[in-house]
Amino acid sequence: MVLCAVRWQLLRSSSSYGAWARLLQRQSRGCVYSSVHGFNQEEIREKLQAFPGGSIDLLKQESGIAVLTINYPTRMNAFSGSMMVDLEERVSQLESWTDGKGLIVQGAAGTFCSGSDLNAVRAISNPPDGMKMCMFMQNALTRLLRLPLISVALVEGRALGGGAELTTACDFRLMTSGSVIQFVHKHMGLVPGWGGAARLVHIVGSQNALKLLGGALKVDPELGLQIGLADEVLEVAQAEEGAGTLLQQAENWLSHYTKGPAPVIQAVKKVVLSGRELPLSEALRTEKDVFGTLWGGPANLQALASKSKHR
Ligand SMILES: CCC(=O)SCCNC(=O)CCNC(=O)[C@H](O)C(C)(C)COP(=O)(O)OP(=O)(O)OC[C@H]1O[C@@H](n2cnc3c(N)ncnc32)[C@H](O)[C@@H]1OP(=O)(O)O
Repeated sequence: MVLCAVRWQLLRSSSSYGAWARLLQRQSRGCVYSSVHGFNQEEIREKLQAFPGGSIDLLKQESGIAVLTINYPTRMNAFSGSMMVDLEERVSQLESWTDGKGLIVQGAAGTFCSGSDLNAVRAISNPPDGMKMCMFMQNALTRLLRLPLISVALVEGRALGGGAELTTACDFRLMTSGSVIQFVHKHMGLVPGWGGAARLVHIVGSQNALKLLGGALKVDPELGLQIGLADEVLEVAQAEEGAGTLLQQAENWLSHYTKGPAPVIQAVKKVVLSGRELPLSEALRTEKDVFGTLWGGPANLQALASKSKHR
């Protein structure tokens, strides 16, 4: 965090703002808040740890696809305080996974996530603590979205409140038949605070985002496909008929986009991410830099030697 603050000071005092902005983007591991924003990572970690329960489990596979499981079935996979800290730690582990290419985020026991744990929410319902939790989760979910991995949320059962926000921190969403994504915040006297509103606008546009948040609409797979919140629907019945578990089906779906060497797949994510987040000139310079990491590299030379045709 101190490092983040130093970089921020340098950024502000530097005449070459763009270069520093890019450096910040690359080196700050995607954090949105640091000490200059009044954010004290250690203080909030300690506070969150006082609300234990459940876990966030990470399985890194040989295929280069990792599975992140939100695991608190007795509370419909609600996020306890310690699970928020867990999430941040798992994201750190994924940031340093050099062989990684893809990520599936799922809930345990047939449902995705019912948002923040209401028991913890009641205990920290004062505004200063709410702000700290909000900044902590925005940092963690922004870093999740900025991982150089192609990510997909596998939504079974319900994704409510913060759970709906979590789905938007993935590149894609696969909804299973019967599943629902619902931004229930309005019913809780809230708006999203984990970055879910900003990301939702990018995914479905401001008109649809306004409808989903203003109406706390239940998004079923059909509506999800229609507005672009869902990228594919997986049929639970097909899984039961032997087409592979839903997780296997999600891995098959994702593998269409993760086939190939890790550096190339990671570069694909990086150039799309910079196109999504940076002004055009910055995005173009980042694209050049990423391109430079692949040009003349092993995958590039192998493809040239094999004289591949793309019929
Ligand atoms: C960032 C902002 C937020 O995320 S605010 C939180 C938004 N989420 C919510 O308000 C979800 C409230 N929960 C519900 O609507 C229902 O429990 C849902 C998820 C629809 C499940 O209903 P149903 O299938 O009937 O099961 P149930 O209600 O008996 O729940 C089983 C046990 O799980 C618990 N649970 C569920 N959600 C949470 C939650 N968010 N925080 C804490 N606990 C939760 C229920 O209380 C219930 O526990 P218990 O068996 O009564 O001990």
